[in-house]
Formats: sequence, C-alpha cells, structure tokens
Amino acid sequence: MSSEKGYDTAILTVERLSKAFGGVKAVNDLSFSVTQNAIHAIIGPNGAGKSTLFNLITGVIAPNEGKIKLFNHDITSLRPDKIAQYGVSRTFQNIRLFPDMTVFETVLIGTYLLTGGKLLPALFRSNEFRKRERQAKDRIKEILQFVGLWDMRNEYAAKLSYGNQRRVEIARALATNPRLLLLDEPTAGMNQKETKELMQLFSQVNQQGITILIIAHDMHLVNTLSNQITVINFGEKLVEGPPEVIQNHPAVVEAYMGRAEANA
Ligand SMILES: Nc1ncnc2c1ncn2[C@@H]1O[C@H](COP(=O)(O)OP(=O)(O)OP(=O)(O)O)[C@@H](O)[C@H]1O
Repeated sequence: MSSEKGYDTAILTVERLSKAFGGVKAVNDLSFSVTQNAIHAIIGPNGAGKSTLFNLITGVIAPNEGKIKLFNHDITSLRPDKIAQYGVSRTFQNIRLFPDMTVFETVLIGTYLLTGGKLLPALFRSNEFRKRERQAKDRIKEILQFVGLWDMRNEYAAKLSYGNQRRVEIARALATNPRLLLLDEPTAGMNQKETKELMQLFSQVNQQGITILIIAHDMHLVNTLSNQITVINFGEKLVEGPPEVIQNHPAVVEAYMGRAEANA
C-alpha cells in the first residue's frame, strides 16, 4: 500500500487504552491504529472487550488510562457529540430505531446531530435555516438512494425487514458525514442474502473514502471485506495483520477454540 495514496496514514490511534468494570479488565493496555481508507476488523471471542472499545472511541464511556487520537486530535473522554463532530459515527450491535419515525425522519435525526441540536432552533424561520433544511433533505435523498431505501422513505423504520433496518441505521450514521464509521456486528442475525448485500454496501461506503472499523464474528465476512484485522482477547491485543496472516494464526485458533471448548 502506498503512502502517496494516503493509505498508510493513521487516522485513529489508540494508545495503551484501559477500562475496567470492577475487577474485570474489559480493555487492557490496548494499542493499535487504523489507517485511512482501511476496512479494519476487530475480532475476538465473546466478552473480549470489543463493544467496550467502541464505547471508549465514541465517548460513551471514559477510559481509566490511555489515549485516543483522531486525525491527531486527542479525543480521549470527549463527549459523544463532540467526537461525532470530529467525524466518527457508529451503528450498534442491537438495532436502535424509534418506533414511530419514518425512514426519512430517522435519517434526518442524523443530520440534526451534526449541529449538536442547538443551531437549528436558533435559526428557525430564517433564510439560512430554510437553506440548510433544503440541503439536509437533498443529502438524505442522496443517502437513501445510495443505501437502496429511497422507495421506503415514508415507511416506519422499525417495521422494515431486519436487513433494511440495518440499512436505516447505516444511512443515519452516514448522514453525519463521517470520516470513520464504526460498525458493531452489523450482520448479526442477518440471513446469507442480507449479509452478502450489506457487505457490498460496506465496500461501496468505503469506496466513497470512509474508513471503516468493524466488529464481526463472521470470519468469511472479515476475511473477504477487511484489509487489516486486530484480534483481541481478555481486552488485550493478541495479534494483528492482514486476513491471510490472521486466518491460521495459532494464537487466534487457540483463543477461539479454547473459548468454544469452555462454553461447550
Ligand atoms: N457496563 C459494564 N459493567 C460491567 N461489566 C461490563 C460492562 N460492559 C462490559 N462489561 C464486561 O467487560 C467485558 C468485555 O465486554 P464487551 O461487551 O466489551 O465484550 P465484547 O467483546 O463486545 O463481547 P460480545 O462479543 O459478547 O459482544 C465482559 O467481561 C463484560 O461482562
């Protein structure tokens, strides 16, 4: 990969990050970086600390130790809306949609987030407000067409198929114009067709210049989609590298097999 194309530039750097809940070290002295335009996968057995890591990066919780840098800004312990303004957006493991909102309204919330919820009321009824509202609606149309949901824009988001609900979440995340998109097990519970279609969508998102950090259990997805994998176990980095290195790495096989046997 060439640094001339910007691929080698780290956009997210996690330095010696730790977070404990009582006696449980959910994330333990973890360091890694995500390069620009990568599709970077985080894998690890259940309870390895993957979701905690996402919660730390997005500011939902604060670390006990360590630093998180985004484009050389220190974003450690900033509020989630501040971090979103730096260009980080996410989807959740369990789809979170308001039951009484249409697809269009749900994604509109995403653009509203960009203003921190303060700017729009202040500008209400002004020409500037109307201009921004028009721009936001145009942008939502573009995003809904991109994710294939424009025809369903007036349907209640929570009533769509599971695969389409995930698309709504992705559209809402894209509406904040992220530079880094965090996807927490986005294909969990999807059938094969939905998984394949979502993988194509993630590739297309990435081709638009959005770096993706994805938590996934589906090894086929991870190996096909990502170009860098960080494996964590008990909150620590076990190994990292491209899929061809990780696939048969003895430590990875052992971590997964060992946990599978313990759960058997
Ligand atoms: N809010 C919390 N309070 C107490 N313990 C927590 C909390 N959040 C996570 N943990 C613990 O921290 C560890 C890491 O959990 P986390 O959810 O980050 O793992 P994970 O890798 O995302 O797991 P999974 O693949 O099952 O989603 C687990 O032992 C979990 O029980």
